[in-house]
Amino acid sequence: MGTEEGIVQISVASVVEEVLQQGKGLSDIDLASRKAEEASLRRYVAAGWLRKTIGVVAAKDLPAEPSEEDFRLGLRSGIVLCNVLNKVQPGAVQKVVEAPPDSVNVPDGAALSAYQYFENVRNFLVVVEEMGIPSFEASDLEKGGKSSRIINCVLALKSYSEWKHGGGSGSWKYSGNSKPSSAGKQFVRRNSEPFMNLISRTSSIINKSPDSSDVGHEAREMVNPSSLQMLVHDLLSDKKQEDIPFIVENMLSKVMEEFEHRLASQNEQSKTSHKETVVPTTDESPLELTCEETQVAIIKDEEKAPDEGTCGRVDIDDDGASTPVVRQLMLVEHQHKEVQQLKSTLHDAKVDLQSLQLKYQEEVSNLGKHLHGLAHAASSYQKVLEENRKLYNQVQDLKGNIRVYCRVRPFLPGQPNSLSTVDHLDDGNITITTPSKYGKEGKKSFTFNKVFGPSGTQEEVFADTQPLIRSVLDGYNVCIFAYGQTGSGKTHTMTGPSDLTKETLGVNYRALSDLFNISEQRKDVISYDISVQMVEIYNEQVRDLLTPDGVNKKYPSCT
Ligand SMILES: Nc1ncnc2c1ncn2[C@@H]1O[C@H](COP(=O)(O)OP(=O)(O)OP(=O)(O)O)[C@@H](O)[C@H]1O
Repeated sequence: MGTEEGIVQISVASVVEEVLQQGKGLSDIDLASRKAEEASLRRYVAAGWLRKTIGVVAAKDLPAEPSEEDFRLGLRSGIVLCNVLNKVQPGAVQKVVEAPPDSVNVPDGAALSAYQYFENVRNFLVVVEEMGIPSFEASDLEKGGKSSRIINCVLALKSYSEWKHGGGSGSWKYSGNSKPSSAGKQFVRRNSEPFMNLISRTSSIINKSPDSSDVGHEAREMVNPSSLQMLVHDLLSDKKQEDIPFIVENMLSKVMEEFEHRLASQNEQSKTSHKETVVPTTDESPLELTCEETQVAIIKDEEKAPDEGTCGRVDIDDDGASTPVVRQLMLVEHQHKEVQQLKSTLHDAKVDLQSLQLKYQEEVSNLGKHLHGLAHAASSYQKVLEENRKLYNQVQDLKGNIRVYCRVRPFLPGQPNSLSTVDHLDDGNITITTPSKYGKEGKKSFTFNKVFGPSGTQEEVFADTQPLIRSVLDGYNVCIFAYGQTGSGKTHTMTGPSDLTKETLGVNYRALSDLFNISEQRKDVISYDISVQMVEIYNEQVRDLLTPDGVNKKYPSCT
């Protein structure tokens, strides 16, 4: 490569020559591994097609990706081959000697089978030869190292089968690898002809170029076509026929690699020189100069260094039309613009994102403040609630831990009103008259926390006991019991009459309903377990009124 700036000095011929020179030292190991890889692939394709054609059960002896030995052993009996052939060409092999079932023990089976299997292989080979399909020797199946011919035959049969499935139009011609030939040298000459012709054509083009053209002149200086031919000849002449495609493929890929590499580095150089030439005059980015400016810059570079080597270079046309360099620079310029646009879009997106982030942070911060306020309020509320409870229970204490209420039952239907002993009653006092006694002796007054007259309702009675009952939920023990003679109205007050309505519900129902309501209201804060027990104390005996067996269960007497 020359060092002249702004000029592409890549000569295809020179690259080919260099690669050919390197190719002389093409590693035998590379070649061998490539060959082995290729052979394996062909073998897998062949095995895959055989298995697909007769089914994996019938081809059980042949793995999907067999080794060379597996492949040979799988086909050795000729059963797979004959069955496949009969699929492709029905009736081609009249009688296929099948393997005995695994369970059958054939006496002297090995020798007998070998003979019978040979029949299969022979029949197969006769038919494929008749069909014009590349064949192999029966002995190839007996010894290792010959599988390529077998594979070739199978792939040719595959090709024939596909041709037949496709309608069989025209005449079938197998284009795969042909049978190996010992005439390696001849093959080399034949197969290398197109390549040599290509080189010859290249050299003739170079020779016919205008004498003043840099390309022709300098390419001639750099590469002698006959030396290129010699190189190719030297490289290929001692190679085996089957190696030629790998070598040529290898060389071509290396030529491509080398060419791309040189093009890239040349491009880099062009960019550098371009920057150095144009930048100082404006504030613009050096890559943003126009196509005309680019051409001028390159021409200037040429003038600066007229004596430097220009072998094989591609230069600007006389009429200023786009040459590869200019096209590349325009491409670079275009890409640069796109990159700038992308950068600008990215920048905008970043700005948007940042503003969104700020907004989001602000909202989160506000939300945090609100939450803090709410938490503070909740905590204050809890404190106030706690304070309220304390005060509430203190009030209950002040009102008295033990409260006694008096309720006067009304006359029952049919009872005469004139027989009432209640002389007077007010909020907390009741005066009783004893008809048999006179004067002061005949009247007695009693004081209670509250006295309910005959017209007092169930609701009024409960209203006074409710605050005490609520204290239960704050951890206080509360006991309510009714006391009085038979028929005075204890059951009526605590439970209600037999025909219960919402208005006649007694203290028990109302108390439980109230406890459940409060428990539900406080469920987010506290969980209450509520259970009910109902006992009766009668004649010094405690009885469980909720016993499930229906019989009043006596509690054991306390000692
Ligand atoms: N305040 C009231 N208003 C209307 N009827 C009532 C009132 N109190 C009691 N009664 C009625 O009086 C009758 C006797 O009441 P209750 O059965 O409640 O008495 P008790 O004290 O429970 O009797 P015992 O001790 O024998 O069980 C019932 O028919 C009941 O409905």
